Amino acid sequence: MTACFSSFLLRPSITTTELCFPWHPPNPNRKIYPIILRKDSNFSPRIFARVLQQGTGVVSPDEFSLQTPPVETKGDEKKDAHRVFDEFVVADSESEDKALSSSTRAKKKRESEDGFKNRFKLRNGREVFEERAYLVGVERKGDTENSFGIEESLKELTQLASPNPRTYIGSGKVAEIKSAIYALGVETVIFDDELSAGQLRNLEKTFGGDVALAQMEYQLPRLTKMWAHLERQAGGKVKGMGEKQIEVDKRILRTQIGVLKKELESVRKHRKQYRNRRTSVPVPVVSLVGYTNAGKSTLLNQLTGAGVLAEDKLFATLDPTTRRVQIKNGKEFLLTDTVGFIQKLPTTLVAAFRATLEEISESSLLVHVVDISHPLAQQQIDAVNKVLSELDVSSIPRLMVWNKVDKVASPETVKLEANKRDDVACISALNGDGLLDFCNAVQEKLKDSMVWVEALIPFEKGELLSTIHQVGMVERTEYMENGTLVKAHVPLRFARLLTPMRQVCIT
Ligand SMILES: Nc1nc2c(ncn2[C@@H]2O[C@H](COP(=O)(O)OP(=O)(O)OP(=O)(O)O)[C@@H](O)[C@H]2O)c(=O)[nH]1
Ligand SMILES: [Mg+2]
Repeated sequence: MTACFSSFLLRPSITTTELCFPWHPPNPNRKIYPIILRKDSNFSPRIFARVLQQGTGVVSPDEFSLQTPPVETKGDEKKDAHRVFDEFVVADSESEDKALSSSTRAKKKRESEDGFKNRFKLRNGREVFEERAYLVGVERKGDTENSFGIEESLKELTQLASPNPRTYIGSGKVAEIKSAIYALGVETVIFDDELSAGQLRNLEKTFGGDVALAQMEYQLPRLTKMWAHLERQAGGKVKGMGEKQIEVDKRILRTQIGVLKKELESVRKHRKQYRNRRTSVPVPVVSLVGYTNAGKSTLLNQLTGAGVLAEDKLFATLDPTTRRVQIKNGKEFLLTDTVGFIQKLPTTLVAAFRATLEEISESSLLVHVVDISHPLAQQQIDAVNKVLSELDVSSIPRLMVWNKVDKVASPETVKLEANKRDDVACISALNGDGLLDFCNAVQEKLKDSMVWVEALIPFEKGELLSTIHQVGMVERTEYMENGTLVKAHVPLRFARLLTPMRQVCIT
């Protein structure tokens, strides 16, 4: 259940189609109009795009005289537009089209219909339709805090949206978006950030009755989806029908939002139950936190499946994201996975995201997993720290883990650097490198969160003594007349359990 939520929230390895409920398959008979793009050695970075009645024409300025005012994009900043148009097949011109024999045309039609069918793919046992998505980076004016940059943000968004090969990347201008929608047969436009009311109005104004805009709070973080009913031509005759469709979209959306909110609530309740059950077991809880894709889940799986450490099946069934980790020296702790952090989290999802992190405030140690091979590792660390500073967790000790050391150019240098620092362990969750050192570091750190107790344990409570050995750090034991006197560091929760015996000892 939780895994399902986190995968919905932040790691959709599925196409946007699966996530969007009111889905409209594009009309397979719709003619995709050609882009005419002159590619020659003098090709300038300026391109002109204009929306023709039948579609979009993109021309180099010296080749065509335009009858309608062109939409102009200029200079280096618009190289992305180039990329979009370059990627598209430079199609045949209309005259060539006319020259085609009717049998060739029929063949082409069959091929296009086959192409449509081919876009239905089987993923994880579900049939999904591959949509053509166009990703747009939104840059906030004067946003100096966000050091990720548009390029990186779009790269990340590409991973999030899907491994969909029909993804095109562009940046910003409404005119370009419109051109791309027509030229590439785009069905979905995904923005990497929330849009302001002004931006939404602007889009609506430009697209008019052609596009149903819906800013969906249930959608993926950072994704705002826009439906393009491209089967209807600009200013087409079927406007009334389109409006009806928009109403239907909105109704379905509202229902889906309701369903998802209920599901979220149920996830929270379940997690609370797990938590209550866990607190009855006096084992320290270690939470893995970190940026999405840092390797948290891989680390959890590796630790419980590597043979070095054993997974407790009981706990695996209790809570799919928490495992009991036992180290060779007999010590153990509970390791819990959390949802990955991400930049540009939409305001509507911040509360839901925080709710999933509620339980980390009850852990004895936070392990911050970092993908050290990532070029923006520092920015990701900062993003995670920023969210952590907003949660009530400042008093919980932390350990940083530099993961994916197998992926860096010079693993030895990185390991040396990690050694120089306190509180940093260097590992490869994938191949198991450094895991034992990591567990020892966890043990050391856990000691910081433990309290010192001296307790006299009656002989008939022998199981308590073995638990102290398991979860705490025992310094000394002495056999007394009426029990065992033990001096140890133990987790706070466990110290509370020992309170009556501590009093005996003190008095
Ligand atoms: N080369 C390499 N790849 C790794 C390592 N650890 C994880 N990966 C890969 O990184 C990707 C992300 O790993 P996950 O464990 O899913 O990352 P996560 O932090 O749980 O991500 P979220 O659940 O989105 O927050 C996967 O493809 C892993 O195989 C590592 O040590 N080395
Ligand atoms: Mg994960």
